[in-house]
Amino acid sequence: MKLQIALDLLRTRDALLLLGKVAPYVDIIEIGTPLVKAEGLAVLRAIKTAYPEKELFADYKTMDAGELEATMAFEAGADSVGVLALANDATIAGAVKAGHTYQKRVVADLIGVPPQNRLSRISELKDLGVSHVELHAGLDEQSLPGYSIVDLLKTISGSVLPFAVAGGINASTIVTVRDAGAEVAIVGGGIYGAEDPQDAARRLRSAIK
Ligand SMILES: O=C(CO)[C@H](O)[C@H](O)COP(=O)(O)O
Repeated sequence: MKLQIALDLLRTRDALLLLGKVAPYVDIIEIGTPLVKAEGLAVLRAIKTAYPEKELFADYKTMDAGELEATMAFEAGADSVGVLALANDATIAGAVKAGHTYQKRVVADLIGVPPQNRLSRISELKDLGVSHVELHAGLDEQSLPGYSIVDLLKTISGSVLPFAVAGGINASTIVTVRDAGAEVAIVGGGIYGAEDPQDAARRLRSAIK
């Protein structure tokens, strides 16, 4: 299983400072939605220039104009881009088309897809040419009483596509995520919010070695 850091920060400078401490422990660098909204395409260019050997994921959460937004991210250096699974099929198909054009990856983010609909939506996404999905409880959902990553993981069992998982993963839950069959564990707050982000990243990496 790969480890992806979600840079849900607001400044490129802070993202680069954090990466200076944690990059050796992660496989994929995610430009988080707040960061890309705050800094635009320049942050993709800056981080790809600094870490050309790392896969760069742009968390665009695209809901419309799939081909255009995916193209923008790919041209700025992203290796993969996120489109919302809730978007219209035409939006998904547009992002997939850009993925084929640039030979890069499109990940459909299942955030907001009701649990009972997830597996059927994944099948539809596969038919649309999507190769990877993200099982995702967002920051607001995680803050609700009773949120459990174990319950989240139950809803992906039987997926016909490889999946990443995001939803408040930390060093004590990452093994459960791996054992559920995830291809990628995405960690944001569990690293950037830790007292010692480098130590947190090191622990996450060693837990899944
Ligand atoms: O996309 C996101 C929120 O919409 C986050 O990047 C994702 O949830 C990972 O962060 P965390 O580990 O803090 O949940």
